[in-house]
Amino acid sequence: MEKNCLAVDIGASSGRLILGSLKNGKLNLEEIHRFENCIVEKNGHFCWDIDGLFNEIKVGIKKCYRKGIKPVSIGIDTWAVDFVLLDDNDQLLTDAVAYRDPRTDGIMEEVTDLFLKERLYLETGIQFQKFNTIYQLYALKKKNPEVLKKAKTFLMIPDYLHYLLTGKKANEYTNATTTQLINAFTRKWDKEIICKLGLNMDMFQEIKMPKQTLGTLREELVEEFGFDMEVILPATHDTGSAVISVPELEDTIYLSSGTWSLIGVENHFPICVTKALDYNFTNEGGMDFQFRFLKNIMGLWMIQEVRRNYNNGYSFVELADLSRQHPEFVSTVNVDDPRFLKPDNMIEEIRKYCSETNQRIPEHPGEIAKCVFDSLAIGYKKAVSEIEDIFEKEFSKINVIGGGSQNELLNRLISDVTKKEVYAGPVEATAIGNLVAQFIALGEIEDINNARRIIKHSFEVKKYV
Ligand SMILES: Nc1ncnc2c1ncn2[C@@H]1O[C@H](COP(=O)(O)OP(=O)(O)OP(=O)(O)O)[C@@H](O)[C@H]1O
Ligand SMILES: C[C@H](O)[C@H](O)[C@@H](O)C(=O)CO
Ligand SMILES: [Mg+2]
Repeated sequence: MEKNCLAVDIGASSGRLILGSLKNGKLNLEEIHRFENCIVEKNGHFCWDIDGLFNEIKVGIKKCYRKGIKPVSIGIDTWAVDFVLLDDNDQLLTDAVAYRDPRTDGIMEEVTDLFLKERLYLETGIQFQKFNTIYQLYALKKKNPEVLKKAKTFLMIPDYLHYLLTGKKANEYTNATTTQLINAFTRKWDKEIICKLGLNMDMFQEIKMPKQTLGTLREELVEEFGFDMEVILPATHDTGSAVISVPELEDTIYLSSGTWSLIGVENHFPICVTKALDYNFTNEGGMDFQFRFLKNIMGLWMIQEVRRNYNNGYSFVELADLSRQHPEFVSTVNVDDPRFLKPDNMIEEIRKYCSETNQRIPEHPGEIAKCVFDSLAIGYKKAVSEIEDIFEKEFSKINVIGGGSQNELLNRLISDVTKKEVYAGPVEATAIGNLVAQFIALGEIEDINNARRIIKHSFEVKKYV
């Protein structure tokens, strides 16, 4: 009887529960449930609707049961850096505040006054993003010290959702590295940094690795669902799971394309040299002790916000088609300008930028879309040259994975501006990588190399030259 595993992949714009099964050497996917995700305003902050997300997970699990399918295991991955704190009765002390919340404005500068930037980078290897967990916690310590005093448990978003399923507490390694509080060499919580920041070391949980079993479902959930499952930890940082799905890593730069664009390479050790710091690359932890040497680029968040500004009147396909009607429009923006992290109105922010830089101001939706896609492609090209500078070698291929790999126009643009072969797919790379960790843990797949061969054999990857 073939085993079914259930991947829960929740990104910043959408979540999905995807059933995976192995048959005739192929990995078969069945989308069981998909739902929107977005930031909500709560108690004066931008937050995630964490209760709503857990409810969507339960809806998806119940859909399996109604289809007569009882997956043997489940694993959850989400975006990085965000967390909740529990008190000594295991009750929520905080909302699930989102990384785009302005509470960390100015905090990174305060922390890097405490620590030399170089030292923080040498020990953690993590890029300096103003929303890293380290800065969120320091902001909390400054503004709500009483909350931190009561905190007994620190759980990142997937850790908390796993806790709701099992009652078990742990911090999964790949996502924990995005806090900038894990030592890149010991792969443990960096006690010196944590204590120097005046944070409570005891609230951080045991670090567990992808493929480890956390436990089984709480009794009341077995009752509610009608069956039990093993909770097997994937790389709970979504990008950590996504890069597992890159079918061919040789000579390849991956581009995990979703709300963010994460562009980088897989590496066997952290690269913390000054040039990597200056380019602001990161060394996030990967499965099997690999490192994800990459950088964040603002990503399709920009076109998501443009679409929202047009009251969702255009699909992503329509926006790409409209941009083709304006080949003469060439204004571009620096996509990594912090002004685009959470503007009130993305369209107006792009128009203001073009005006301030004495460029033609986009009017038509197609001009706005073309400005976004051209600007992203330029950002990718810059990151590719930085990677090649650091590795002192040329890479011939870029593999775009994730939802953004469906954007044919952008795939072709990437190939045109970088002069690389572009491979697009798999689309559900994150869910696939999540399932791979579960299948390896269950002994259904031998190892990650074998998994990549199965992935290559199972999913279409389009080539753009
Ligand atoms: N049919 C399509 N054609 C072109 N682009 C698409 C299509 N479907 C999705 N996209 C792009 O993919 C993006 C969403 O990608 P994806 O589903 O991987 O993101 P996510 O998982 O919700 O978020 P995160 O990046 O946080 O994981 C959308 O913003 C959109 O730009
Ligand atoms: C906030 C993080 O940079 C973000 O989650 C990124 O790491 C990511 O994985 C987006 O899917
Ligand atoms: Mg995603």
